Amino acid sequence: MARASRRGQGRERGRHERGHAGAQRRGQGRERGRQDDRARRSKSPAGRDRGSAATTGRAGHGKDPARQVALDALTAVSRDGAYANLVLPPLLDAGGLERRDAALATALTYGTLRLQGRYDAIIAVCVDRPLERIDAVVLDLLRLGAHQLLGMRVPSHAAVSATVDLATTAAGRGAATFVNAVLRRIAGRTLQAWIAELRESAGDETQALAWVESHPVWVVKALRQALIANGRPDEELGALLAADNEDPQVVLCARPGLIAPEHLARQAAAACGHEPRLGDISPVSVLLGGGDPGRIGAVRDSRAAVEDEGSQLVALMLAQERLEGRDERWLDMCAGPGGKAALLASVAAQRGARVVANEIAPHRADLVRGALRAIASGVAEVRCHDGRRYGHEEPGHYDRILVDAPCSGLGSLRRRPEARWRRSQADVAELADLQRELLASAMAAVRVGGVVAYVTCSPHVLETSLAVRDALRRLERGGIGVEVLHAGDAATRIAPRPPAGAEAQMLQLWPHTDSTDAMFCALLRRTS
Ligand SMILES: C[S@@+](CC[C@H](N)C(=O)[O-])C[C@H]1O[C@@H](n2cnc3c(N)ncnc32)[C@H](O)[C@@H]1O
Repeated sequence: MARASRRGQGRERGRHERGHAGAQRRGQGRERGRQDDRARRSKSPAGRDRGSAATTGRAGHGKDPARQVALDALTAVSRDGAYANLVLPPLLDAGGLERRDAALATALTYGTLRLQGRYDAIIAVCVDRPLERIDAVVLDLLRLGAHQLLGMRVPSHAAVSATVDLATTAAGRGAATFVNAVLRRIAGRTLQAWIAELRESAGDETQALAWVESHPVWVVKALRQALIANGRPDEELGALLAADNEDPQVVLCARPGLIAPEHLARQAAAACGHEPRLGDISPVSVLLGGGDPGRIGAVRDSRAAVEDEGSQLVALMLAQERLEGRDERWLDMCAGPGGKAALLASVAAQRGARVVANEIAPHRADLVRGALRAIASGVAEVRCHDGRRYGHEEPGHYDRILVDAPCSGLGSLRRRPEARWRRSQADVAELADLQRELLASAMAAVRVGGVVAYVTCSPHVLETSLAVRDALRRLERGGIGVEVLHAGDAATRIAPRPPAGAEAQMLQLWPHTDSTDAMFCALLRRTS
C-alpha cells in the first residue's frame, strides 16, 4: 500500500500542476466562458470526430447505452476538459436514452467523478504501473467499474462483465483483459475493507480523509481551516467532505411577486409526479422530490428557477436589511448567470426600486437577460462592465449592492463533480486581489447608510473573512467607514430554520449542517 501512497501523491502533484496552468487564465467568468466553449465543442460533430471511439459514439450505444454515455461523458471531462453538467445532457439526448437509463448514466457519471480520488487510490493498489501510464480511456473504464462495484448496488458479476464489454468496444481486447483483471481484484473486497486499507496506509489523517472522502489534500486542509475559523469542531471535517460526495437536492426559487412557493410546489408536483416540500433555509424555496424541473411551467417562463437555498438566502438578506432613507437604487455587481439578480429584481419590483445587473463577460450578461425575462420592464437593467469601475464612476450612488464575487467554488463541489480535481491553491491566491478590489469598489459605490453584501460560494478563509478584513483595512485608509452587521441575525430573521452558524457575525453555510452550498455572506453598512 506504500505504492498507493506514493502514486496518490504523484497524482496530487500532477493535479496541482495542471490546476496551476489553468489558474493563469483565471476569473470565474472566463472560466465559465471556457465551460460554455467546451460544451459547444463537445456537442459539435466536428469536435466529436476528433475523439476516440469511446467519445464519438462510433462504438454505438449498443445494448448498454447508460454505461456508454457515462464513459463518453467521463472521457470528455478527463480528456477535453469538459464539464459534466454541460456535456452530459447533449450526450443523453443524442443517445435517446429512456428515463431509467438516463438516470443510471447520470448517477454513474457524477458518482464516478466525485469519488475519483478514492477509486484512483484503490486502483493504484491493484495495478503494476503508475496510473499516469494507464491509457486515459482505460483508466476511466476502471473508475466506472470501481464505482459500480463499490459505490452502487450493482452486483459484482454484472458490474465487471458490463464494464469489460464496454472496454472491448471502446479500447480493444487487450485493454478489456486488463480491465477484467483489475476489477476482479477490486471486487475481492468490500468498500469497508478498502476504506480500512486506505486509512491504514495513509501517512496521516489528512491523507486518509483525502483518499477516503475523495478530495485533493489542499482542499481537505482548506476546509479544515475554514471550519475552525468559523468556530466549528475539527471532527466535522469528515461529514463536510462526505456531504460534498452526495447528490444535492434540486431546489427551486419561487421569485417573490411572480409565484408563491406553495403554488410552485403544486405546479412541480403535477409536472414531475413527486411531492415537493418547502425549504428550511430560504422562505421562497421549494425542494423538488424528483423529476425534471424543465417540465415546470413557472421554471420555463422564469417566474421560478433552480437555485440553491443558500444563494436565495444571501440575496434576501441583502434585500431585507433595514435601511434609513432612500432605497431605490440596487446594484448586483457580478450578476452572471443571473439567479440572484432575478431574485433581487423580483423583490425590487414590489418595493419600487430598480436593479442594475452588471456582469463583465458578455455571454454571461446574455444569461442574466434571460434570467430577468419575467421581471416587469423598467425594473432591471443589464450592464456589461468591470465591477471595479463602479466605485470611481458612480461613487455613493447605490443604496444596496451585492458583490457575489468570482471565487474558487469550493462551496459547491456537490454540483460540479470535476471541479475539485481542476482547482488549485494558486487559483484561490490569484482571485484574492480581484475579490478585495470588487468589494472596495462596492463600498465606494454605495451611499453612506447603504448596505453591501459580500458573498462567495466558497468557505475558503482567503476568499471570505480575510477578504472582508483586508478590504475594510484598505477602505479605512481611504476614509470610507464600514460597520460589519450581524449577518447571522439577518439570516435568522429570514430563514424558516436558522442556519447552523447563525450566531456568527459573518454567515457561513455548510452542506453537512444546512444542506446548502457552503455560501458565505458578510453584510456591511457604509458609515462615512
Ligand atoms: C459567482 S459568479 C456570480 C453568480 C451570480 N450572482 C448568480 O447568482 O447567478 C461571479 C461572476 O462575476 C463575474 N466577474 C468576474 N470578474 C468580474 C468583474 N471584474 N466585474 C464584474 N463581474 C465579474 C464572473 O464572470 C461571474 O459571472
